[in-house]
Amino acid sequence: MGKRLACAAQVALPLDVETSATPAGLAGSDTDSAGEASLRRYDWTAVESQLDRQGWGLLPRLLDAAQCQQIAAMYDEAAHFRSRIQMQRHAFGRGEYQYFAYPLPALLQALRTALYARLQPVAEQWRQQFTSTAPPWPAQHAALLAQCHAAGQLRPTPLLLRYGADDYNCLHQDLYGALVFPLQVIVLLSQPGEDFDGGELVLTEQRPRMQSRAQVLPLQRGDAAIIAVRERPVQGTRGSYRVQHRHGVSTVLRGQRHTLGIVFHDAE
Ligand SMILES: O=C(O)CCC(=O)C(=O)O
Ligand SMILES: [Fe+2]
Repeated sequence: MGKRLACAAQVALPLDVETSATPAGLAGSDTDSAGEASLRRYDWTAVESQLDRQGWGLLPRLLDAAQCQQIAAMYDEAAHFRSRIQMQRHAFGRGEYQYFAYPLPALLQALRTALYARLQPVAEQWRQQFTSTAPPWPAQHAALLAQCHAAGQLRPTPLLLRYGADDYNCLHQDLYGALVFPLQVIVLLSQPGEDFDGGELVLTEQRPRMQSRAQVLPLQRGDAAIIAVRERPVQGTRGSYRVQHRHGVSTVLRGQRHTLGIVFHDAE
C-alpha cells in the first residue's frame, strides 16, 4: 500500500481490500485526443503562474454536470476499483475512498494522460529551480508510468472519495513511493450548497522557520484544483527555497460530497 503522509508523521500503511474484477475500460487514442481538446481552452500561462505563486491553480468546469454524475456513480460499482480505504481505521480522517483498478475508465485515463502533458513543463521548471540531481520528467505520462513500474510502483493511484455528514480528511501528502511527480489534480464532483455544506478543500503551505498558512480552494462542481503534492520552489534573495504543502478537507456539515483524485505516479 502506498504511503500517505498524515498530519504530522508517517502512519502505518492501510490494509487493502483487494477486488478481483477489472472494468472494461476503453482508452483509445480518440479518447486521449478528447482529453487534450478539453484542456486547450485554458490559459496555461496563467495556471502556471498560479501554481508558482500559491502552490495551486484552478481549471474551472473541467467536467460538466453529467460527467461528474457519471464518475460519482462509479463509486457503487465495485469492478472499477482495486481497494477501498476506510479513513477512520487508519486515522486519516473520517469517510472512505477507493483506488481505481487498471484499466482506468476511459475518461479518467484520457484526463490523466492529457493533464500530465500540460503539467510536465511546470514540474520540469520546479525540478530545475530546486537544482535537483533527479533526472528530467519525461514528456509523456506513459514514460513516467514505465519509470514507476521499474521502481516497483505498480499500482494505480487515481481515487474516488465519498464523504457524508461529519466526514473529513486530515492534512496529508500523497507520496506512495520514492518516485513522486510534484503535482496532482482534484476534481469536485458535487455542488457545494446543494449536495453538501462544509467540506472545503484546504491546502497548507509551510515556509522554512515560519508557521503554516492555510488556503481554502474555491471549488464548484466540475472544477479541478491542481495542487503541489509535497513542495514547491519559491524564489528568495539567495536562490530558491522549498515550501512544504499538505492538503485535506474540512468537516462535511451536511449531504454527500464526491471527489476524483488524480495522482500521476503509481504506488508501491
Ligand atoms: O476530497 C478532496 O477534496 C481531497 C481528496 C484528496 O485528498 C486527493 O485526491 O488526494
Ligand atoms: Fe490527497
